[in-house]
Amino acid sequence: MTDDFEVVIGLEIHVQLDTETKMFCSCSTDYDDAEPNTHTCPVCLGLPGALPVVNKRAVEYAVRVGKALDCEIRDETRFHRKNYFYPDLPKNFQISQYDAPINEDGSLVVSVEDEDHEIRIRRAHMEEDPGSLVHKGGSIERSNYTLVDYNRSGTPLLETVTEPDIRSPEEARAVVDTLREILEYLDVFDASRAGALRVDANVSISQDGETGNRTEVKNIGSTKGVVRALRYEVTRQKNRLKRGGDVTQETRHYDDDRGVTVTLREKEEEKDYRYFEEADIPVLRTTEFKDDVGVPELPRERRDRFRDEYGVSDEVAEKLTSRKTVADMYEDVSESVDPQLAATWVADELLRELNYRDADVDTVDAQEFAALVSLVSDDELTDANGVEALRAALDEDRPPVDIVDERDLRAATEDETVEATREAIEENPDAVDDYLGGDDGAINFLVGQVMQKTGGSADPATVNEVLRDELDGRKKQEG
Ligand SMILES: Nc1ncnc2c1ncn2[C@@H]1O[C@H](COP(=O)(O)OP(=O)(O)OP(=O)(O)O)[C@@H](O)[C@H]1O
Ligand SMILES: [Mg+2]
Ligand SMILES: [Mg+2]
Repeated sequence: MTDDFEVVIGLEIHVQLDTETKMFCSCSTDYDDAEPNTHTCPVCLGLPGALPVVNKRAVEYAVRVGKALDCEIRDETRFHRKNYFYPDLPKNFQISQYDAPINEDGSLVVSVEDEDHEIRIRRAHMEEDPGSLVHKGGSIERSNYTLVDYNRSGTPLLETVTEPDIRSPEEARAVVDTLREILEYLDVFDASRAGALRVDANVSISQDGETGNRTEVKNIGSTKGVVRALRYEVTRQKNRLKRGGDVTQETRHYDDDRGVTVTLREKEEEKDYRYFEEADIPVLRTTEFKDDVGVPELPRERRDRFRDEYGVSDEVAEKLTSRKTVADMYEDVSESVDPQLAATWVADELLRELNYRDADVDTVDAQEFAALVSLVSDDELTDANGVEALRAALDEDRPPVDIVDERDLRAATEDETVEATREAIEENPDAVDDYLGGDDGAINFLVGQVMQKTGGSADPATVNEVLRDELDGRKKQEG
């Protein structure tokens, strides 16, 4: 036995498609603040005799994703019943896709530590979300009883399945993040919605080229969870193998609180699901509309364009484009100010302040923010006062330029600066003497005085210059 382990990971990433109605009925998907079991009908409750009707918008969204992932989009796609018994599934089967999924054979390029890796996409198929189980008294392991809410039941899901091409937990995170960015650009997914993205992470260790058994960690709700669960699972499996043991093929549960995975059940096999064709839904032909489904500029393309068009660095371009809303904001701002300055203000100042407040870029009006950056660009506002105005604007939810006016933050004019400088000289004869006597450091004290007089609105470098001019003039007069 050697220590020559290779980590093999494949992901199944389920996302809710952001449609107004459910996958097979017209119940609203806007149930987040609703009472349990109020967004239901005979179809999504799975009552006998109820007939599903496919949501056209969901299919269009699925095609959009398929195109963005370079998949082949089937001309004819079919739905199947995937049978299993669980209380979140009132019909005892989930309508899913089996041997004729809408999207197949695609790819996704992710970058990990500045290196591009291509991950093959096996398929991205449509299905319906089950209801949600509410484990009373905490987690699935500890609660005494469970309630079920069918509001979620029937929400459109797209399951993207990668080939086992992923080699580390960090790369798995990059895959999930990259896919999420793309989905946001495609406008098919609401990332802010709790539980809208769930990952099943499959992992095995091959040793000396021999494939090991895989475990599947189900239902991980966040990218952070994906990394933690996989790191735990990789270590657990390696330790077993090192001790000469075996990894059991099984389904595991990720406990987010404890950061561990625990056995849930033996991995079901395909035959356990007794897949059979959903006879209530006819074969779906995509030929008539699939060519009309357009794909907008995607994060990678936009990043490359930002680099070429605006001359920003790779790193900044990445920061600006990872979220569509941020990229849009940047382009709005750089219409009126220098793109480099706009990049600094969006990628550094704005994102930092938003991050600090746990706020979303959506809450910022691009025109109002651009007006602030314009003032800085025209030297009418110092950087520091610009940041002060931005902070107050975010805290008080007001236009930043209003704050600038209210607090009188505008940069001092040349005349104001000269006047404040003369005052400072009059009021501080000792410092003046020190400077004239050769103590150059005394100038810093005087600069500080002028800054105080102008309420921080003068530019320190200009003040320094004006002070030297004035004082050197006196030196000559005296001398
Ligand atoms: N040896 C392996 N190690 C790690 N991952 C693997 C390995 N073999 C396959 N996988 C991954 O397992 C996943 C299989 O997903 P798929 O949905 O096809 O089947 P399933 O997990 O059996 O079914 P279900 O949808 O019920 O979970 C893919 O992401 C694939 O890349
Ligand atoms: Mg699957
Ligand atoms: Mg699976």
